[in-house]
Amino acid sequence: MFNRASFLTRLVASSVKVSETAGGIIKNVMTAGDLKIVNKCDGGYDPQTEADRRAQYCIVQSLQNRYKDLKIIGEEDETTACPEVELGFSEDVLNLESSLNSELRNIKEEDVVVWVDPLDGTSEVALAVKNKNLALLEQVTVLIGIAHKGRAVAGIIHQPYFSENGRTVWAINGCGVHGITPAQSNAKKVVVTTRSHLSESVSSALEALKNKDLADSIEKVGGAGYKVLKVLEGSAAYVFASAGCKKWDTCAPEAVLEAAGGNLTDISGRKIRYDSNIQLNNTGGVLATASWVKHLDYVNSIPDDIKNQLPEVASKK
Ligand SMILES: Nc1ncnc2c1ncn2[C@@H]1O[C@H](COP(=O)(O)O)[C@@H](O)[C@H]1OP(=O)(O)O
Ligand SMILES: [Mg+2]
Ligand SMILES: [Mg+2]
Ligand SMILES: [Mg+2]
Repeated sequence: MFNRASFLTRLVASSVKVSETAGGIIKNVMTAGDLKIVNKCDGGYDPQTEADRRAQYCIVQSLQNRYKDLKIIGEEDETTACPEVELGFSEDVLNLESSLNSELRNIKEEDVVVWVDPLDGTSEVALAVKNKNLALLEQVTVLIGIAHKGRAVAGIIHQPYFSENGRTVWAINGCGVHGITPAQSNAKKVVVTTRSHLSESVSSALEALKNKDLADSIEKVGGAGYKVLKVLEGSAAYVFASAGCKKWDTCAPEAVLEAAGGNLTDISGRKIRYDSNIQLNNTGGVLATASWVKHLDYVNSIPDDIKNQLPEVASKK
C-alpha cells in the first residue's frame, strides 16, 4: 500500500511517525535532565537545547533515508547525532490517498521543500526547567511543514506533552484536519500572542483589535505550533506583529489551520511563501485566524503604521 501511494501521501505518512519519534527524543532528553543550553543570538536570547539538536538530527536522517533527494530546511545549524531512525509510516495517512485531488497526487519530490522545526517553544522548555513549572511543556511542538512550489500543502504538529502520550495533529490541503476536532465557534474572542517576544508593535496591534471588538481577551503563550493549536481549540486569532518568527515556525501550522478552514498570513494579509531560496524570517509578522471569524476583519483592523513597519522583504536569504 505504501509503495502505491502518491509521493505527498507517503511523505506525510512518514512525517507523522518521524514527528512522534522526535517527540520521544525530546522527552528522553528532558528526563535525562541535562539540556546543554546554547544561546544562538549575540546580544539577545535564542536558546537551543540538546533536545532541539537531537530531534532535528533524527527528523532529517529519517526523511533523507527514505527520500534521498528531498530538500529539507531545518532550524538548527548544529545537530547531535543520535541512533533513532524512523522508517515507519502512518496507515491513517495512507488511507486518505483517495481524498487527494489530482494536483496533490501528482506532486513530485523535486518541487517539494520540507520545513522542520524540531522543537518549537525552546524558551518555554528552558523556563519550565528553570522554574520547575512543567505545565509549560504543553507548549512544546515538533513541526514538519511540506511546501509545494512555495505554498504550504501539508503539515504535522506533534505535541509530545499533551496528556499522557502526546498527540499528532496533521493535515493535507483539502482533506480535513486529523488528530483534533476544530472548534466551530466561541462566544468569546480570545487572541493568543507571544509570551517571550512582546514588543511595542505587538502590543499596539492587540490594542487596535480590542478597540474593534475583535479581541475580548489576550492570552500570552509560547510557540507558533501551540498558538495555532489554541486557535483550533477555540481561540479566535494568533497575532504576532513583529519579525523574528521563521518559515519553519509557520509552514506546518499554516497547512493545518487552512485545512480546518482558518487562515494564516502575515499581518497585512499576504500569503507566506515557502520556496527553498526564500528569506527565512517572516518579516511581515504572523496573523492566524479561526474558521469562524473573518480574517480580513483582523487584517483591516491592524493600523497601517504597524503594517508599514513590517514589509514583506523580497530579497532571498
Ligand atoms: N526573535 C525570535 N528569534 C528566534 N525565534 C523566534 C523569535 N521570535 C519567535 N521565534 C520562534 O517562533 C516561535 C513563536 O514565537 P513566540 O513564542 O514568541 O510567539 C518561538 O517558539 C520561536 O521558535 P523556537 O522555539 O523554535 O526557536
Ligand atoms: Mg529556536
Ligand atoms: Mg519555532
Ligand atoms: Mg525550534
